[in-house]
Formats: sequence, C-alpha cells, structure tokens
Amino acid sequence: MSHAWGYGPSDGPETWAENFPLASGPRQSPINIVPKEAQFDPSLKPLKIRYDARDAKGILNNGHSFQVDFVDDTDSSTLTGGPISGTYRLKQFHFHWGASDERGSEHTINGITFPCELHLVHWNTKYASFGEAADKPDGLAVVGVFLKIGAANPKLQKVLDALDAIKTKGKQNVFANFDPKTLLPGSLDYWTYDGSLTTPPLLESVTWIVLKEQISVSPAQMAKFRSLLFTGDGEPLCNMVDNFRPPQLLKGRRVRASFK
Ligand SMILES: OSc1ccc(O)cc1O
Ligand SMILES: [Zn+2]
Repeated sequence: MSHAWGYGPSDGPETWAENFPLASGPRQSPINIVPKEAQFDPSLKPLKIRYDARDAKGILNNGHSFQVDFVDDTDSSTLTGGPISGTYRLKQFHFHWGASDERGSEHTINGITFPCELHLVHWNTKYASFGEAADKPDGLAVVGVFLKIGAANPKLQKVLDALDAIKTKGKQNVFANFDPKTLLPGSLDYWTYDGSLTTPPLLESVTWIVLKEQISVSPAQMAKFRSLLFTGDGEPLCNMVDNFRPPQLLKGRRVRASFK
C-alpha cells in the first residue's frame, strides 16, 4: 500500500516517520553542510558529467515537485568520477523550493538556506535499472545545485516555460532536446556524503554530491516555480511551495570536500 505524504501540517516531513521508518535512519538527507568541518580529500576525483540532450524525454508534475525524465537505456548521459565508482546514468532532475526567497533548499550551508535546490538523479549501472538500484547503499548518486536570487537564468527558462502545461498533479508533457549540463555552474567543486532520498520512502541509497558554486534564478523565475499546484484538476487549489525536507542529524557521518 503506498502511503500518502506531502509537505503540509498533517502529512509533512515531521509525520513521515509514521509510515516511513527510514525517516529516523542513520544516513538521512538533507544535512547542514559546515564547510570548516568538511575534510578535504585529495583522493576525490573530478566529476565527469556527460549528458546528451537527445535523452530528454518528458516533464511531469508528480504532486510533490516536477521532474524532467531521461531515456536511460544506454550510457549516453552519465556521471562518473567524483566520489563514485563505476558509471551512473541520469534518470531525472527535479527541484525543491520555498514560498518565499528565504527558504526552499534542502541542504544548507552553515545554516544558510537558498530559495531553490536542483537535484540531478543518477543510478548505478552495476544494477539492472533505477528500480533495482534505488534501495542499494551505492545505488544512486544525486548532484545538488543551489539556486540564489540574481539575474534571470536563461538556461533555466526552457524548463520554466514548460510548466504552464503541467500545472496540476499528474500532468505530463513531452520535453525534448535539453542538456541539463547547461544548468550547472562553472565550477564542479563539491562536498560529498552518504545519504538518502529526501522524499519518502527515504531510501538510504544516495551518494550526495553538492556543488559549492550556485547558479542564479530571478524573482520572476521563482514565481514560475510557485505557479505550480500540488493538487490535481478539480481539487481545491494548493500552490506547490515549501516542498523541501529540513536538514537531518549527521549521526557521525563525515562530509568530504573535493577542494581546499
Ligand atoms: O529529493 S532527492 C531524490 C532523489 C532520487 C529520487 O528518485 C527522488 C528524490 O526525491
Ligand atoms: Zn530532490
């Protein structure tokens, strides 16, 4: 039976442990990253990100966020290097954001929040599929990118222009010819730690790779994110905002830095 969950007072992150016991597990995400306590690890390799725009498939309002899905039946869009071993294939990317600019990200830096956070989700090809990989300790690798308020981000605009057609839960559309590498900042310096999905079932299968450099988003672009609805057609309107889980306990985990 799949349990309903959300981000409101009656079904939000503080209630998830009732139906998803991993919520209290030893490697939950997100976390607060304290750069001064992150250990530079010279053995960490540079990230190697190779995406093919032709793999972009569709865009979906899943009632919790929206995601852009990719064809993942070949190694044409992959993440290698960094803290991971082997080849991880891009499955989807999605975002988390706030009702206003002072909140919205899931990870925080020295307790600082950002208005939005991008997650690029990859699965380990030592497993047969995303579904097989999703509950394995080395199954997933998610690249997290913070968005900060500034100039309009032209690379983001194609994604935001597609949102009008998926306003309500369950709506999806074709979304083709998009290279998510264009969303990344110039530097691929990162922090990395072992964590989890930040949404139920909160599976502890994610190697997190959180980029140090942010990308920009304008107030008008943030308004586009906030124009989406959590609710489906015919249901009382509920704006899709504050779809973020707050930082979780580190429980002794180490956070490593790829840079000094
Ligand atoms: O928010 S992190 C995250 C990662 C993978 C996934 O399949 C779903 C997620 O929500
Ligand atoms: Zn996410």
